[in-house]
Amino acid sequence: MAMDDRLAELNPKPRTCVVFGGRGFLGRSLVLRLLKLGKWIVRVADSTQSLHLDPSERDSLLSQALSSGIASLHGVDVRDKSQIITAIEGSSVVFYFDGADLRTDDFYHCYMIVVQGAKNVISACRECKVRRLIYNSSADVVFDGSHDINNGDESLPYPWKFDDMLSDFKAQAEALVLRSNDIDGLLTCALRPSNVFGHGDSHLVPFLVNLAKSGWGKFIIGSGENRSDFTYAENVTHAHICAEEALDNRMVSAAGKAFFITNLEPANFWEFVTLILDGLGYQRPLVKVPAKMARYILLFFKLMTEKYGLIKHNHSMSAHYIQLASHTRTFDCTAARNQIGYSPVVSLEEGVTLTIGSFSHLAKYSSFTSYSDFNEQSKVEKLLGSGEVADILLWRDEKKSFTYFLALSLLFYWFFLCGRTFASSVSKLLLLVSFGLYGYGILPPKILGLTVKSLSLSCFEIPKMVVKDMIATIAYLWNRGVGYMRQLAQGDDWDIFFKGIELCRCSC
Ligand SMILES: NC(=O)c1ccc[n+]([C@@H]2O[C@H](COP(=O)([O-])OP(=O)(O)OC[C@H]3O[C@@H](n4cnc5c(N)ncnc54)[C@H](O)[C@@H]3O)[C@@H](O)[C@H]2O)c1
Repeated sequence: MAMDDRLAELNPKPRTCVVFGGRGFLGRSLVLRLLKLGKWIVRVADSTQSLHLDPSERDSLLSQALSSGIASLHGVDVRDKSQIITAIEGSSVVFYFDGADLRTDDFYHCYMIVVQGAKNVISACRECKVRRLIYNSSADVVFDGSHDINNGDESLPYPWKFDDMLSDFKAQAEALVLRSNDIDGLLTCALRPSNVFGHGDSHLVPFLVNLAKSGWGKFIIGSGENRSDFTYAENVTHAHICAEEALDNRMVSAAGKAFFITNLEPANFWEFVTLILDGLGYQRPLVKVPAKMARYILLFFKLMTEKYGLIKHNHSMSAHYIQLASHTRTFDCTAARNQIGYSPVVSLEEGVTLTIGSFSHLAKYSSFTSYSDFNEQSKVEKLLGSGEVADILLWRDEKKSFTYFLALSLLFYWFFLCGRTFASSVSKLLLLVSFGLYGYGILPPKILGLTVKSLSLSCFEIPKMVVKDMIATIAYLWNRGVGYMRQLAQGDDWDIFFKGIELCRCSC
């Protein structure tokens, strides 16, 4: 045992810790927990613009601690090592919540904050002889975005390829923190919470509410059967304190390791979303959309945003949501239980109730409706009934819906996004169809044992009467149009003239 730790045991005066990201969602919760314990002098380190206290915090525990000197605020940018050193000098413990913004697609910004920030914090801790560093990682570091995780434990390797930039950076930062364990007297460990929610949540709950407000919240992505682990924020911060105590007690088994942290109550992902949305008075998700389809729709929006800037949306966050929402991701917390003594202090049900209560300002109605039947029919389903069109629009027949959607997207791309004139698009499409038919026509009756169905010539025949009717209709419409134009040009009919002006105004 180190000398200063032995002295600390003899003289249990408060020890000093630093909470990086201490003004963020999880950081705030940890700061309050540490202050409640009464054993800590807490330095709250965060980017300068996040340091001010909210009006609601005027008489809070933090504000009292600040006035009595038990807590202090430090403006720190983790990209600048000298600022970190100033904040951590003389402290024994560092809790590190990094501040990557899920709402940005900026690769360099994220890298600098997550990976470079972790490097700077580690290096500063070693220089300042900090004893323990606990990093808030994420369960996302073992998720590749395409494979389910069923009761996964810490033996899961990092995926060789990530679908999500932020998870990739978090995995790199976590690995750096774990690798720096036991160098220059620094003990480290990382906690991997899964789907955190709670009071002050700046990610999951606001995202779900925005989704519901935009109308996209009606959709269940995938089968709707996938299960997930959720973690109430206070359980995450409780786990940080457990981890610090474990490292302090020289539980060598905890040092240099990562631990999954959950509420230990895996739940159906969509039932959880329903509980939150229902609790806040929004429509629960009911219409199922295949996950692939959702990804294509998102890709389409991305294309539109990049090309025309028409639709404003956060691509990374939505893509990440689709992955989380369509896969099973449950984790085994036995290691956290056995090695750092973690067990949840707030149950899932209680956490959901507290969260809904704390987000009353985002609720649709002042009085909340309660969660009832998950499988209730939506208004759209009742309206569209059970015909073929309804089957396609509501994704009841996935193959058919997918084919129609693909065909419509291709046509949209062909006519509007390719940059050609309309006439050129039509002629090229006709040319393509002719080539296609010609190619089909010269195929042999059997290819690799598969019979090729031949199209009979009658498929291309149009009855004489239909052609006659079509030509007559076109001629009639043409003549009527010309008649109107003539009247307009001669100023004979003022009614038509004003209607024409109104039409031009609307189309402008
Ligand atoms: N919230 C979740 O659902 C969740 C789940 C698992 C893991 N995590 C991880 O936990 C960490 C913290 O999450 P959170 O929800 O509290 O995030 P948050 O965005 O609420 O808080 C991050 C804090 O970091 C600060 N910050 C940003 N840039 C900084 C910089 N350059 N220097 C110093 N401080 C800076 C911000 O001001 C903010 O106060 C994140 O890394 C996140 O990946 C979060």
